[in-house]
Amino acid sequence: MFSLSEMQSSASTLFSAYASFATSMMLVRSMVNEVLPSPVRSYLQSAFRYFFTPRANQLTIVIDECCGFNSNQVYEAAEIYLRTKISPSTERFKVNKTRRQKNLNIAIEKGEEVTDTFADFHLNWKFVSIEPQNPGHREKRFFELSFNKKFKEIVLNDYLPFVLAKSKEIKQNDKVVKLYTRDCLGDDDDGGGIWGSIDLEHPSTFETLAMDTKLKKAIIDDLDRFVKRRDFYKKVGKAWKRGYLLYGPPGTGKSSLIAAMANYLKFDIYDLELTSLYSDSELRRILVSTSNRSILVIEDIDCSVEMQDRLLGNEPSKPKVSKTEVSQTKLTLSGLLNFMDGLWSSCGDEKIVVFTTNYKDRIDPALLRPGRMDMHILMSYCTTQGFKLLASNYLDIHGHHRLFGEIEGLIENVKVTPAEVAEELMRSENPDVALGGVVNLLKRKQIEASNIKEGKTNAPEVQQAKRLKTDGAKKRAVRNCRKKTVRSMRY
Ligand SMILES: Nc1ncnc2c1ncn2[C@@H]1O[C@H](COP(=O)(O)OP(=O)(O)OP(=O)(O)O)[C@@H](O)[C@H]1O
Ligand SMILES: [Mg+2]
Repeated sequence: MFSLSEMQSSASTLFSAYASFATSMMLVRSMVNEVLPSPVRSYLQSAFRYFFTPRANQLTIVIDECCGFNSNQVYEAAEIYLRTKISPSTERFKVNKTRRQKNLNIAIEKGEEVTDTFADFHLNWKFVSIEPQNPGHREKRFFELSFNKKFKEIVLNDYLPFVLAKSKEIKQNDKVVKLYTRDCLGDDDDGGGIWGSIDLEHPSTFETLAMDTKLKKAIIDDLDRFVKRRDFYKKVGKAWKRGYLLYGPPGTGKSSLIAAMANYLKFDIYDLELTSLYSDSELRRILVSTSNRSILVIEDIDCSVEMQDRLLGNEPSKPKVSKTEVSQTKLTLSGLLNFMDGLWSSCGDEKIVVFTTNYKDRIDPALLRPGRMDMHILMSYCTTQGFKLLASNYLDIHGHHRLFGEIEGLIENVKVTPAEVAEELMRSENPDVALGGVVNLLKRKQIEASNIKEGKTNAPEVQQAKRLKTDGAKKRAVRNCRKKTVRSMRY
């Protein structure tokens, strides 16, 4: 044990030793300053600092919110990824949700830290936000990612790319599919002005679609292949887009298939009414304004692509217009074809185009040329398989029902659409009543078919069939009427 006086004397000895050390260091520094030229001096200083500064084994990466005027992708990815890392030890976090969002958004709060593990080592994320020094400036926000130095390469080459990929996946899962149309201007503004949008609330999925199982699988495989093949399209020098032609009678599920595709891929739908366009340049402007990872839909193409003939004055009451005039000022078939596989087709990535028609034979052969529509899909009448799927969806019948045998016997010989079957199945929650309705429908259809065969033109069923045949013309009339109403509302 030291006495108080001994401690005081040691302290004073230490102090005088430090003072003489500091004085001699000052002397040395002033000598060095006088003798050594400045570049040599600064080199020596930095070497001194390098060797004598104690090095921590932690490394910190700073991930700023912006790089110049652009947003920083890594920052955005981290923000999304870290939502999934909030643990019971986190003391504060933020929650928000806009009216249009389905799920709650969670984000870490200023100053909070989150730990993560990757390949058996720990990483620490910290969210930092610095209040602006001057009014009018934005707060500076960034993430600090700290980890042991020896993992630097793994973090840069594997961990951060993993965070980017994971955030893309999370974003994709949370995405609300939108339906863009030019008829209505939606109440949000992300459509770029030309398009109005609403959330696509069509519940159709591949599970609920009654169609040939093999065809369904072929479509799903085709979509999967398409989205995976960015590099392939680049390699073969093709625009990264895919075209589908859906054809078949009304009520067989063409529009439902489009919704199922959009819900499956989480691609937005752009519903384009060709007959509302006046020129090729308008078409180009509209097509350029569609976003990547989207489905452009042109329904009832047989009712739309008569435009060239129409404009050329083939209709009796219309004045004749020269071909050159048409191509300069009007929407033409060649304008559409140009979009399909001309230079305009390479605008944007991962775009799907879907045409639908009730009458494939009425479509201009130029549109069906190989390479324009990659897949021609026939949506046809309801089969036994399709009926069973509808029965399980609408009535929760997953096994057998006493009326199934009768329905199966009838359905394979009758042309009934899934929409008609669905309508009957909706009539009652009682399976006996609903399925009884389906039996009656099929019997009526059977009589109708035999009346048509026997040429009984006055039979009500034949009149009904005739009415259905004029469906295309009706659709066109309805569409034109709708357009006129929309236009008169706009101007
Ligand atoms: N294949 C199907 N599977 C399940 N439901 C279907 C199917 N086809 C039709 N439906 C039902 O019928 C309704 C109408 O179908 P949808 O609009 O998809 O037919 P469509 O082929 O596009 O007809 P249109 O040629 O008149 O445009 C759908 O909302 C759905 O309830
Ligand atoms: Mg349809």
